[in-house]
Amino acid sequence: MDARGRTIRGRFIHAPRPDGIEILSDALVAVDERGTISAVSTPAESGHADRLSAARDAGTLVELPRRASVLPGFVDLHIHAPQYPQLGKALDVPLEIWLYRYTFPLEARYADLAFAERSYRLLVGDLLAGGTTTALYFATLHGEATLLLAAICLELGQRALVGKVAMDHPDNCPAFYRDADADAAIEGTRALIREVGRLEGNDGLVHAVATPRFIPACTDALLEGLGALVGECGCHVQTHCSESDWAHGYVLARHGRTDAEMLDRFGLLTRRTVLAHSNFLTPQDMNRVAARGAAVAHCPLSNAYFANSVFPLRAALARGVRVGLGTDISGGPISSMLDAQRMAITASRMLETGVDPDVPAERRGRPGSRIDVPLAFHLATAGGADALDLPVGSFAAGRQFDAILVDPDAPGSTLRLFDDVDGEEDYLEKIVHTATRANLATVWVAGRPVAGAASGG
Ligand SMILES: O=c1[nH]c(=O)c2nc[nH]c2[nH]1
Repeated sequence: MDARGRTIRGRFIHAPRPDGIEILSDALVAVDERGTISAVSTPAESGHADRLSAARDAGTLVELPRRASVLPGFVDLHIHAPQYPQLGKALDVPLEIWLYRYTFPLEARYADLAFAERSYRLLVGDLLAGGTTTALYFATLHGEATLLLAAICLELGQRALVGKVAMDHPDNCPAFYRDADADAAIEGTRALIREVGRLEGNDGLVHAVATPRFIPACTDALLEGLGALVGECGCHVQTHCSESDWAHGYVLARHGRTDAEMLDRFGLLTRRTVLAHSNFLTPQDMNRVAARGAAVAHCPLSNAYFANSVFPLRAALARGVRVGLGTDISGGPISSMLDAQRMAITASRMLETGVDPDVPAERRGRPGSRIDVPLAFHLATAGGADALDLPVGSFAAGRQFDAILVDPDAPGSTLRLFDDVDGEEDYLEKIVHTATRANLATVWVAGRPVAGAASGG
């Protein structure tokens, strides 16, 4: 069902703030012809009954099934599009070996546009079906294939920020997969920004992002040049930051300073920066990141394989760092943002209690670390939207209607609601823990149905 020009009546669940969810029962959400929400109301509000009859009289009212709920679409704040073909495998070695052994050879194959087209088309379709309505993508160092990814997102209707990976350091990038030099990487980034802006029909759905892979893969000249470009054009920036013992230690050894300090010196730590992982941020780093207004993409599943630690999410939030969630495929072997939420909750519980039974309970964990479903859901929706300053992630007038219809009665459902056991207040917890793609009946971006059994997608 196309939501543009319609008023939708049903249950809407969102978490505009980190401290809890709002359930808008029997609500009306009106969507204009451009996919922007024009009004939201619940039965207790004045004018609601009039709006209901007006929509009914105009024939624009859509009534959703009683047991269904509408959620904001998910924002994947860190994902490597070219790594999709190795999703679910090659997770047996540390980060620095994984890059050389598996990942750089795979990413190098995107010089072949036919390969890129097949892989990217499959990925974007699968992500939309999984409810990811916005994605912040690392692509590869190839300009043409990266532009193709942007075009595919536009065609299939996914809101996206897409980066040509910049990496030129001869010590940490193989000869077969690195930019020729700093100038080539900077010019490639500049060209992508220009070309994405010129894609036919792109009225702001897809953007280009400056994407220095991480400090170890970049020369100082490249980082300086990208910082200057970002200062000039104000585009978004994404990079990996203090991810693992090795990556964090490498930057300290090369510069005598942390990743966050160095990114700041290079002009790469701005309100439009997203730092993936960031597990080893110091308290001073967190203050610096918060002061610059940069955000962290927390990738709990991938951290279990490559980060040697759990990201101290509560500590970062307490210091005012903006945080969203990422799948980090294929470092994280699952592309679903439902799984990212589950893993964020699980990892936080393990950080809180600690994991080694040989250590006494009182010294085993980090008290006060746990997060719950509402906070994980906030991070996956409004938190990610806020990190990108995009008008999505919750239901309010002026925001884009990027949304997911969750149907517990869909064929193949794994979400079991018991009317005589569950109240409305239980629905979100059950959805986050037990729903699968089968339950995502329709996925909308800017009101356009882009996936889901009920959308014909
Ligand atoms: O999880 C990760 N995936 C990557 O592709 C990568 N590159 C640098 N650091 C990285 N970490």
